[in-house]
Amino acid sequence: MNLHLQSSTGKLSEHIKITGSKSESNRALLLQALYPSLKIDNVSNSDDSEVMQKGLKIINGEVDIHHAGTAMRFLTAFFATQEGREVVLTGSKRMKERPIRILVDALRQLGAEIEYTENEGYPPLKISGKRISKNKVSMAANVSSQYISALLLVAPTLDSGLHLSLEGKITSVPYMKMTLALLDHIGAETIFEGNEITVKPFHTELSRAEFVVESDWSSASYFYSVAALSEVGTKIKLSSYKENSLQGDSVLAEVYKDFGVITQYEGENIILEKTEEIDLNKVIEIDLSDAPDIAQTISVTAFGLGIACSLSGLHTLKIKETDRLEALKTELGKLGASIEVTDKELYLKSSSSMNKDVAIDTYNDHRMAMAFAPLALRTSIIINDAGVVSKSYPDFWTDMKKLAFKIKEIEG
Ligand SMILES: O=C(O)C1=C[C@@H](OP(=O)(O)O)[C@@H](O)[C@H](O)C1
Ligand SMILES: C=C(OP(=O)(O)O)C(=O)O
Repeated sequence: MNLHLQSSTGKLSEHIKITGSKSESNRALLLQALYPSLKIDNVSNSDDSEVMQKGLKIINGEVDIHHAGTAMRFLTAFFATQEGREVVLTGSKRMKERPIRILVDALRQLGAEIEYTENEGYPPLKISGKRISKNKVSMAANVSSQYISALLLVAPTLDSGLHLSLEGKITSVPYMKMTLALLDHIGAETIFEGNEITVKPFHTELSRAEFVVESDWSSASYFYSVAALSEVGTKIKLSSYKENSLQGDSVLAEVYKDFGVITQYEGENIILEKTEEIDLNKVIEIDLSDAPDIAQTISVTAFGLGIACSLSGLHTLKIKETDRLEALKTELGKLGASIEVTDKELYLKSSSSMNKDVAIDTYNDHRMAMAFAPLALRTSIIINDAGVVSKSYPDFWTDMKKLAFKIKEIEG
């Protein structure tokens, strides 16, 4: 499905209820499989959470997690530590290019039985679940925090818990802290000091048996972008959010002040308001190593406003749903941007024009589709293969229509 997008003259003001965080959901779902008394509210309706739910139920056979990175990494640790279960864990063509050796090596150090069925270091994996009694492991922390979270999530169920030594600078830290916070929520004891994490064995009743998933902050980013590209005075209300979020992408509230958007917290809602025009000579400079998923949104917002940006800490972007640095360079380039990327940075020059009716390719990456959509406020644009949004936010196009975007399906 390819979509042609234009802005209409309608009022933007709307209340949008965004589905639960896929990161919180996939952690809570895994914990629920380990501790069945856990009740979860506001689970994400994303494809990634759906494949996670289905995968957790499989006892023996093939588990296909499609494009879901968290499901791939979390289920690897789950099945490896489930005595008696034997599965082949596989995914999409892209998933077979996303590295997993660091996690597999760590699990093998603990005594797990995992084999590569195609290419060494990459999915698919043949996993024969084992009871694990070793508890010391060291692992590189600078490639993906999902490997760390995967080990931490199963750690309280292991015979002797886990002592994990992290090597190198930890990347995507808030995601790791989210995992520790969820363990803490159910009552499992964890200690995080320096580069060492200890998780104590936890085989008793949960201290809190209900977890309410906050709505997804990464999904909120597209509405921050819509607000930033709109007229002063525009307001958008989103729910359900809280000021003390477990999600690192809640840093958006700070980041978008630079784009003239302020955030007010009102009960369970956040209200985004464009309060001022921004200085077009400004350069947005941010290190996104703690919030990699908002890199696409921020660079497209900056381009839409015509201002320069310099983003660093992007070393994880090359192994996500697509090589996001190359994808941004190609697609912003088609619109007329002057952009350069390295393997961990992105530099965008200020500009004063943008090409019209450009068809944006999305590379099986939900965030490419959603990050470029708000540009329709500045020029008419086509989003190819727009259905990719369902990976994290199936209702995205319906919600964009509520915001008075004119969206029509076109032949592709
Ligand atoms: O643990 C998680 O839920 C996630 C961690 C991050 O990945 P990396 O740690 O690989 O950067 C993030 O990009 C991804 O969307 C979700
Ligand atoms: C990187 C992402 O997801 P995952 O790694 O879980 O596929 C994402 O949602 O932006």
